[in-house]
Amino acid sequence: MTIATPTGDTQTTIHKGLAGVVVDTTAVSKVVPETNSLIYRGYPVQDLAAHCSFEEVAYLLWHGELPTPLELDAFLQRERASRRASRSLLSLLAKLPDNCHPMDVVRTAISYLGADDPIEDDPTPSANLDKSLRLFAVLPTIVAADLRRRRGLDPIAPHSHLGYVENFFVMCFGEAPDPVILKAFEQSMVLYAEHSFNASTFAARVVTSTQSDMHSAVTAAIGALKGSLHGGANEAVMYDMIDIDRPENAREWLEGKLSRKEKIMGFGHRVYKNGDSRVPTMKAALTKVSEHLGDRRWLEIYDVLEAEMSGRTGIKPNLDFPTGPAYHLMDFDIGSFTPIFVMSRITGWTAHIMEQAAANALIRPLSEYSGTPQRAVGA
Ligand SMILES: CC(=O)SCCNC(=O)CCNC(=O)[C@H](O)C(C)(C)COP(=O)(O)OP(=O)(O)OC[C@H]1O[C@@H](n2cnc3c(N)ncnc32)[C@H](O)[C@@H]1OP(=O)(O)O
Ligand SMILES: O=C([O-])CC(=O)C(=O)O
Repeated sequence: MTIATPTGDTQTTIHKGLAGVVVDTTAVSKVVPETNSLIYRGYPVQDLAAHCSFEEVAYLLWHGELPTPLELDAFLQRERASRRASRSLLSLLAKLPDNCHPMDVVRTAISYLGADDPIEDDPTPSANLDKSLRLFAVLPTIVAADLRRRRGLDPIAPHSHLGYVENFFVMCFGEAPDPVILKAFEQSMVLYAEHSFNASTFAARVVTSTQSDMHSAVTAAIGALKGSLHGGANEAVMYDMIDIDRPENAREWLEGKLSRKEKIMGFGHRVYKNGDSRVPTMKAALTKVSEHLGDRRWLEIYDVLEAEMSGRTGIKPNLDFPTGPAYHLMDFDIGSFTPIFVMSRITGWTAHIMEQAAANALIRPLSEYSGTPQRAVGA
């Protein structure tokens, strides 16, 4: 934006990080920081987390309406039939370095699936819907296979008679946990599914705006989500909690971090300045899991950090703060936390990719040049 100064000069206002800039409309979700609310296609996320399966929420994000029983049945059949990872994909993943980050594995897998997809270059809405469903269905198989590989175990093939969440646990650990754990995990998947123009979704929309393909857009989104200022924070939270070790150490740990002007992972948000709408639901889920397992250590560290951060800075936790310890208690490896976020956000990303493709304009902002003034070569 160019504005005139009182002397008549023009001055460009830079919106660093696009903070506060509205770049397009979306019908997928609405974040209202003032009322601390988040709706997906009109439904409050807390209601969806309480009453709906993750599969129903995926359907809602893509189709704009919750499924009828018949629609859900057909949807589940298609999802369950698309869970298998091909032998060639699994053998490619097995060749990746053991010490690479699990997000690198997921990113590589999606890129490979694009190369292997016969309708990759078909941009029609029905082709994009098919691709979305197949990515949604196969991602848990990829994440579980990588988790097991790092534990020296062979992959477990998906079970087509199990629901999405239960099947994921079985593919990771060989058995399903107690319903308390399943419900908490499912709620985290619903809460993570969609959040308007966050950085990874925006990355996906930028790629889509060039008329590139869905797998390229999702690959870019995974790269954006990996960073610790975005989805990578759920892993950073758990490393910090392990570093803190005991609730009685938390205050001093926090003081040290703040005095060194370091960021506290899992706190703060670009849009919510007075708390993240999703945190109360996920904190309740974390509490249930902690009580069910009889392990309140991480919850107690959580409470000290939350109270001290609020008192010292006024900054509140974001969704990554409760999910980190919840996933740790569920026995997932820390490196799998952000890939699990991918399993959920694939629904929101693909809904946005389809929305962008349906009413496209190339995303290409402007910049203000701050380099050396023009000069001649050899002058
Ligand atoms: C699912 C998600 O992606 S949620 C986000 C997950 N990311 C994290 O948890 C990482 C930690 N948090 C952060 O880095 C930030 O809060 C962000 C990147 C999420 C949002 O940042 P922005 O809106 O750009 O705010 P910004 O970073 O400018 O912070 C504003 C002020 O609050 C401070 N602040 C913000 N978050 C934190 C934090 N987590 N710890 C300490 N201070 C913080 C900043 O230092 C800054 O202070 P200053 O004005 O004195 O310089
Ligand atoms: O909205 C954001 O900037 C980050 C976030 O919470 C999310 O993507 O879930």
